[in-house]
Amino acid sequence: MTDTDTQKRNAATEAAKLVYSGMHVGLGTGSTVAHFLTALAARIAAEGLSISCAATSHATGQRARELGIPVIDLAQPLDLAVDGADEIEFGSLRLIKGLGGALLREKVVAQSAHRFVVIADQGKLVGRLGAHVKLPVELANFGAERTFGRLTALGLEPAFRMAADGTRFVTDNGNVIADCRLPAGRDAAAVGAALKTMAGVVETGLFLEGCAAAFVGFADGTVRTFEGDCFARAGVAGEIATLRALGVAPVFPKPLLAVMGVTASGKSTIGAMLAGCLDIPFVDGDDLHSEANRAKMHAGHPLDDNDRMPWLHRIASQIRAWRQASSGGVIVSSLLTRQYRDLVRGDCTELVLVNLQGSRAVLEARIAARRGHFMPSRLLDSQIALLEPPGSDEAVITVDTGMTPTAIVEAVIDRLAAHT
Ligand SMILES: O=C(CO)[C@H](O)[C@H](O)COP(=O)(O)O
Repeated sequence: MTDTDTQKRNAATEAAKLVYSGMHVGLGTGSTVAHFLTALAARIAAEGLSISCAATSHATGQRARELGIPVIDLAQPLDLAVDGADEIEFGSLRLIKGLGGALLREKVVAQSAHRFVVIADQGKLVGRLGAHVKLPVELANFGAERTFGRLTALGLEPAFRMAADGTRFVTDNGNVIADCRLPAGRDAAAVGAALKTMAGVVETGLFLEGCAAAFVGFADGTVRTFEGDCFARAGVAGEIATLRALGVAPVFPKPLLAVMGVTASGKSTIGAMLAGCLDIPFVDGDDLHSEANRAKMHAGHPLDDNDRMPWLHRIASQIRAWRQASSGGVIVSSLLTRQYRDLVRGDCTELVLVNLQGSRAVLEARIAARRGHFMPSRLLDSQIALLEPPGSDEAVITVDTGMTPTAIVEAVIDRLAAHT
């Protein structure tokens, strides 16, 4: 049996394996993250890992520098962010964070990361948020008593957090924290939305979307990985939440979409965002590749038809299953040739292609910025050579992949009406 601290260290050590040279990494706050920093520093020393990091608190920034981990300001998107959690809701990976007082910066960093993961001991797993801990809510100092009164009126029984010297705890942002009770039977999402309507509330410790995975250390010495939803895994949960709040409406009947294009055209990002906004299932075709195909691509060898046919068959089966269930769905696959598109489409004439078209310069720049992806950049040439753009007899929405993901998704949903 391992104690809580060992469980934290085991989880942190496992998560440190996610870091590759060249990555820009977000560093959370707390005792579990302290183990992550140690594991990361050990990898930097042993393997010469070259990374840059953004810290969620003064304490983490200082500790990281002491350990020789390069820390810079958060100015650009992060490849990965790793943080602790106070509660992890089993089955949803919704979180409560902020017992360490760093919730605002932690949320900004989490939403800046392509992949946000948490590390924790098994005691953090709960059946419902609020079961074990209070919900930290960061309040602007100005009018804090007034905002506190509004939290009380909501039935959240707030208490100002106090520092060891008996004064109010002050965050790195100069704000105060009210720890609130999240009553059983109250929907966490509704409470979170209500809190965000109060001007004095700076941020809440509810992290309701965006956790791609949780690495949890158990008393038997194992670390188990729990995967978050596919939108979080694609790194677009935050964008989907924003688009939904903007009122991008689901389309009926639910469409069958295949997002196609060469490598680095943004297929996975756009596919996941479309599925999230339209509230339909999402499958990244990459996930349907066999291990042998992945290894071949990783080694820089283009796939041939023998490799591709079983994979295209799986894609076609998935599309048919969605049609059978009338669920709609978004599949992501390069589908570069007419033959491949005909194979996966079969008699599914309602399948609409979303063709992401980009200039070579845009695609090359994206490939140069990519890390940890199994498709090396030299395959771009072979893919461009193979590409047969969709014909006028194919149901297709072609968009310029140089636009922002949000603009692309809005444009596709706008034009879907003509196809349904
Ligand atoms: O949210 C946090 C700080 O604001 C921490 O991630 C959370 O409190 C977990 O801490 P620990 O790893 O010490 O258990």
